[in-house]
Amino acid sequence: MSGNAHHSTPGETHAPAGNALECRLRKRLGTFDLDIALTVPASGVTALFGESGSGKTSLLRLIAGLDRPAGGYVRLGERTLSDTQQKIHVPIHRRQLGIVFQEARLFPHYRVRGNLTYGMSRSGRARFDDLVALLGIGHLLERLPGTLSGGEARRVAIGRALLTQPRLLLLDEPLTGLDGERKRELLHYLVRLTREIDLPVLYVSHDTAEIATIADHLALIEQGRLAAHGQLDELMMRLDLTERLGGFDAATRLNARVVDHDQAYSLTRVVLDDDQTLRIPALDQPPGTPIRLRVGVRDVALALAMPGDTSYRNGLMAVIDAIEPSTHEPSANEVRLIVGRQRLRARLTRQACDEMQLVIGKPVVALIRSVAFGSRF
Ligand SMILES: Nc1ncnc2c1ncn2[C@@H]1O[C@H](COP(=O)(O)OP(=O)(O)OP(=O)(O)O)[C@@H](O)[C@H]1O
Repeated sequence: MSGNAHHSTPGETHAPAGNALECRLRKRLGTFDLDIALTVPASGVTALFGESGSGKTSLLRLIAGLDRPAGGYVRLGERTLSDTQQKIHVPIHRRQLGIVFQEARLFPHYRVRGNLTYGMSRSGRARFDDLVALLGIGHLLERLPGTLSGGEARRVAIGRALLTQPRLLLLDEPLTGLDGERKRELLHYLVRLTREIDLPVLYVSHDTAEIATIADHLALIEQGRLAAHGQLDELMMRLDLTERLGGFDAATRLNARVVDHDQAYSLTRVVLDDDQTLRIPALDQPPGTPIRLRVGVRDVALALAMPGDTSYRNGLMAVIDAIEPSTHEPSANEVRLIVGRQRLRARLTRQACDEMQLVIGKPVVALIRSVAFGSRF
């Protein structure tokens, strides 16, 4: 999974599928040494994840063309944007990228409408109304940027970037600096948006919960290198990545579909691909809507049979797939479970594992409290 390097000889014709981005980039910044080969698939959200100072912004700047690499190339679909051997360096404004930095950088003297239409492509004009609705900024069109909240300004900046009809959207920590409620709100818009637009998105973040909500793929960066790369669901299952992907708050994801709503108790029933159902706090999506549920490893308990009287609303039939001592908590084991065609993780005390005689292949019931489903989009 790691590395994923595509070494090419100069002059080799190379055409990644659709608008997939392929890059291999080297750059020295002071004492920091960046050397990364990365593929961003042509669809879905790829999270660029790593701790502060790991090189995420530096990599983004090289892809955007804001900085020049010491060596390497950047290709978007069939187009070469940078290639040090061929001496190609397409300037940022000709790369067909939509870029949104942490600060929104709107034109202060233009109203929101003017900010959105600046640089708007012909095809962008046809999408204007839809995009404004999707981002929930219709009521802001006549306002000046100085009067917008941080979250509103970012939604406008994202709209502006998308109206230029880019081939790749780069978002650099779009939620940074927003308070809890604004963060949730913008994340909600971003999830909706990234499901609607047919465009690869490279999403820089150092927040695992945010990534679990929005990303399909993950590139894990450590000290200027690519430490792991692949489908996020797969990487979240890897016990060896627990420390890097959440540690104490590590989680896994379940894909489900809305079945119906119980108005009286404010609960929504969802179904997994193997027809098992879960009850979660009420959602406003209609029946049939696909959703992803983030389940914390500490929010899953195991039983050998479904207990009779329990406050747990959810019991999933599961089979144990792996058990390993937790590198995070000396008293705990990390347990991986198979649930239908999906997988789920639990963190249990070693003592409980021994007393229940948990071994690979043993059928168990995974108990999840309904209120544990905090993030569900
Ligand atoms: N122009 C520069 N000169 C010297 N060092 C630099 C320069 N730009 C970046 N660095 C160093 O390179 C490393 C990577 O920085 P970068 O901003 O890419 O990290 P990051 O992963 O985006 O971090 P954060 O999450 O804090 O934004 C850091 O150690 C930083 O100090």
